[in-house]
Amino acid sequence: MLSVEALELSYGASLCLRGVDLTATPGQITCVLGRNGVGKSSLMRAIVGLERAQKGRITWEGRDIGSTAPAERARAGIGYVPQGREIFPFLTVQENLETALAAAPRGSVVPQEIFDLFPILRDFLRRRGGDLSGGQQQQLAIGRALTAQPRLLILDEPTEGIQPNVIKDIARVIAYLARDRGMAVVLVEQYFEFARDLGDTLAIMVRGEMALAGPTQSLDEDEVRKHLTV
Ligand SMILES: Nc1ncnc2c1ncn2[C@@H]1O[C@H](COP(=O)(O)OP(=O)(O)OP(=O)(O)O)[C@@H](O)[C@H]1O
Repeated sequence: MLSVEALELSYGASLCLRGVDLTATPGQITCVLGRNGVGKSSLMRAIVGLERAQKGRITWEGRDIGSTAPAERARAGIGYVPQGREIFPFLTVQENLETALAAAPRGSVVPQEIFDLFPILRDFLRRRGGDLSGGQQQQLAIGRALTAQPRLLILDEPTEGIQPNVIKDIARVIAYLARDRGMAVVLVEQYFEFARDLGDTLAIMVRGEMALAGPTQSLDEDEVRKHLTV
């Protein structure tokens, strides 16, 4: 289980996360929602170690990981699909996937299952990352994170700028990873409907704080939407 408690993060003098709590449980999808700039990506970056929180605790599988390096968190089973995908444009699909092997158990190869989940990656194995469409790059970014065989998968706005048919594929894969593979999933989303349909738990951020959180069915839809509309 992932547990984030009272996390505080500042950029210079500006306080971005103001005591944020979040949990993610194996087999469950936790969706983090909020308007632009409320601190969703900063929270994800703090969990994976790309930002250092000034206060609070991050524990994963019972271990305090708050001061460990990003590579160590990746080896501890935390996978990350960053906002904007961050595909290596001059590496092939195969090479992009292989970059994640450094975080995989010793002796691992790229799991074949990734190509069953995203057949397009098999077809385009030798194509350069930069030559893929946005939706294909997103599938590659998820495939790359899965190559490290994570037990927690963090996805930062995987549907941003993606066509509806690919969004459906991505939703199907995320649901499969949580329900059938028992992965803990944290999904950052802008779109309420996508989060509601997929999320077991919703956590809604407003200006660096968790305004509302709980099992999806227990939350009042109007109140959630109130925090998301500008
Ligand atoms: N590296 C940084 N240095 C300074 N300020 C930053 C940095 N990264 C983010 N911020 C600021 O912190 C706040 C939260 O940004 P963040 O990207 O975490 O929000 P977000 O909810 O993910 O937004 P979006 O939906 O637009 O991605 C914003 O005001 C942003 O400008």
